[in-house]
Amino acid sequence: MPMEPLILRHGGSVGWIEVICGSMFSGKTEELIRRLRRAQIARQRVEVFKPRMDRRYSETEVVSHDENALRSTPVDNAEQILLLAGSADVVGIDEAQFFDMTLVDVCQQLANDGKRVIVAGLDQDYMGRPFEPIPQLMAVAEYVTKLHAICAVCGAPANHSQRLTNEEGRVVLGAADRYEPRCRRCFQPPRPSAERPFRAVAPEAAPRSDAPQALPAASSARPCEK
Ligand SMILES: Nc1ncnc2c1ncn2[C@@H]1O[C@H](COP(=O)(O)OP(=O)(O)O)[C@@H](O)[C@H]1O
Ligand SMILES: Cc1cn([C@H]2C[C@H](O)[C@@H](COP(=O)(O)O)O2)c(=O)[nH]c1=O
Ligand SMILES: [Zn+2]
Repeated sequence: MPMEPLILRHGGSVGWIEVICGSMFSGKTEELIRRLRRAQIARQRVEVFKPRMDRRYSETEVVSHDENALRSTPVDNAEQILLLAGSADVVGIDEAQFFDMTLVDVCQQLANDGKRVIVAGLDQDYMGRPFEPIPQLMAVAEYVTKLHAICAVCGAPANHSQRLTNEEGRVVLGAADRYEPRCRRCFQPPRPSAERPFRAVAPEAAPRSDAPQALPAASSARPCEK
């Protein structure tokens, strides 16, 4: 079971930031829901937010891949969280990678205001690049929990999200239809389009070479599309 900060009760004046990160299917949403439910049991006022664009499973709930769900408020941008957090003791934010860097200041303001802020999101994109604003939030957070899924190819702890389609934008919503978790050895970062074709690998057909996968050439890396 992942470590949870020992201080569970909101002290009235001192707030803090907790980040829950990892690859897709690593259990970020489950862990977020678990912490928020415990805060509700402790009769703390809990508000949960997610980006409105994430409509995969529900518009008004955060939902895990295992169909665990908690009511949430969809917002269009990070500033709205500040406006809507009101007198909450605990603020939960899911799919934080879909907010821009403003989220860092918003979380800082909420924590400075005495709130416990729990943020869940992807720390890397489908290319294996740090996925802002999670790395910046990790730097300013009091507590960081990094979770791992099970590699869909070999069963090792998975740190990466392998995109199984040829879509190239940084933001492409999806679940098992488009992504699977992979470990460092099985992850194949897609090459820039000029060097394609990229092979979307079905789990049973994935190569099992012992050689590390080649990284894309630095000179051909695309700028951040977000
Ligand atoms: N390869 C996998 N590794 C781990 N969990 C998986 C995998 N495939 C499906 N799951 C399911 O996904 C659940 C985690 O879902 P979720 O909390 O939504 O993850 P995340 O928010 O990190 O994407 C697990 O409890 C498990 O039931
Ligand atoms: C790697 C990666 C993922 N996404 C999308 C796919 C899903 O809609 C979410 C992640 O959801 P989860 O709760 O962590 O499973 O993000 C993306 O848009 N771009 C990416 O590079
Ligand atoms: Zn693997």
